[in-house]
Amino acid sequence: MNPKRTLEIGVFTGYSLLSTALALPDDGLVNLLKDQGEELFDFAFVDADKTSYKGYHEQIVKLVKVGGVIAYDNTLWFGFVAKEEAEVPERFRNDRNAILQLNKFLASDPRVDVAQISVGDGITLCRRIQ
Ligand SMILES: C[S@@+](CC[C@H](N)C(=O)[O-])C[C@H]1O[C@@H](n2cnc3c(N)ncnc32)[C@H](O)[C@@H]1O
Repeated sequence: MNPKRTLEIGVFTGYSLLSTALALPDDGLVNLLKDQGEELFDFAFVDADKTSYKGYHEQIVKLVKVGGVIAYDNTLWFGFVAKEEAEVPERFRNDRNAILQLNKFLASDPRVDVAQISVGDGITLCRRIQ
């Protein structure tokens, strides 16, 4: 996909940001979320507050160009998305429920093709198709 313009939400140590930056050409850019006007991104990585992912999706899907990719981290949420809510420790429930809703929503979002990558804590790749 030869990305040049990328976006990250949830920077923290910058580890994932650096991984993205190292994959870019010399004239590539990694942006933090701010007013970007009409500019569109090739790639966005989201690793922030899980309860906001669905809200981020609504905004980011408009900021990523058709053919661009949005990656959501932690979409298996320690495997708790595959368990009944009662089996999930209380402190993980809010985020587990938010991720579960996000995953269901993305699976039926006609604007994106979705691939769930079962590495680490799960990464969902969404390629914008419209
Ligand atoms: C799991 S860490 C991200 C780790 C990062 N990808 C890395 O490689 O170091 C989550 C980050 O999301 C940030 N965060 C939490 N809520 C946020 C919000 N509402 N908006 C933006 N960032 C948020 C936290 O401050 C934290 O830096």
